[in-house]
Amino acid sequence: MIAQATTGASTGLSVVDVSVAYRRDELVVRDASFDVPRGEVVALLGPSGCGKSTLLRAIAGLEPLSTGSVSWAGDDLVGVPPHRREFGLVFQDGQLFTHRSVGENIAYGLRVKRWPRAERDARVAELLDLVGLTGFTNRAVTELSGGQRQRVALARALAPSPRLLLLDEPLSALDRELRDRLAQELAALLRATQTTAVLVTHDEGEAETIADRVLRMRDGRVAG
Ligand SMILES: Nc1ncnc2c1ncn2[C@@H]1O[C@H](COP(=O)(O)OP(=O)(O)OP(=O)(O)O)[C@@H](O)[C@H]1O
Repeated sequence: MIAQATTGASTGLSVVDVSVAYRRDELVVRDASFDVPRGEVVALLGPSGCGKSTLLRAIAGLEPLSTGSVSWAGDDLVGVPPHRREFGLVFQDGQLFTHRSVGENIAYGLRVKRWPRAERDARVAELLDLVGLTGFTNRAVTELSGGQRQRVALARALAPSPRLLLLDEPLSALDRELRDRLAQELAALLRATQTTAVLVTHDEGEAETIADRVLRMRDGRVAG
């Protein structure tokens, strides 16, 4: 299927006929096509093993495409390494640097971009306020609860203002009650920051709470 290319200022992510294989002739993602206009939050919802994470990783540039293309604002991202895509990533377990403080974790992407110290500190404080962890700058990551860790992971991903946020089951490791609460918070935060995002989840309620639009995935295929 050929997806219609969109044009204009709202054009964000465009995934066209993407297939991904870990082994030759074994496609885990098959001909996936969808667009995410700027400011929209889309959920990829499907059962375990259907290929959601693989598709997200391919969008991030972490897995090579067997066929198809991933583009932003009409620019094909083939050959653009993950760290140059200006995409933010949040995984299930946050993947924070445990030997660094909360503030250092959040400032990481800003340091890479050589932001001056004062601006970095201000941005870290702003992000901590945004995720409800005001005053946590100097706390050790190892002392945080699971929910707090995921908030820090989110703050770290959002700090450099990524043009696209990729969320892979960001709440799955948390207990039900916290999960429901954070889903509501995340939905509000993504709206407030007008973030364009793709959320991978197997939880229907979470997808409905967080996303503007839900795309279902089964056996490597994305349905409407
Ligand atoms: N690095 C890898 N090498 C080989 N096969 C892999 C690799 N990663 C995933 N797979 C396989 O690809 C298929 C899709 O996995 P993927 O993680 O994308 O699914 P998923 O829908 O995200 O599932 P889950 O929610 O359980 O993570 C599975 O059959 C899985 O075993």
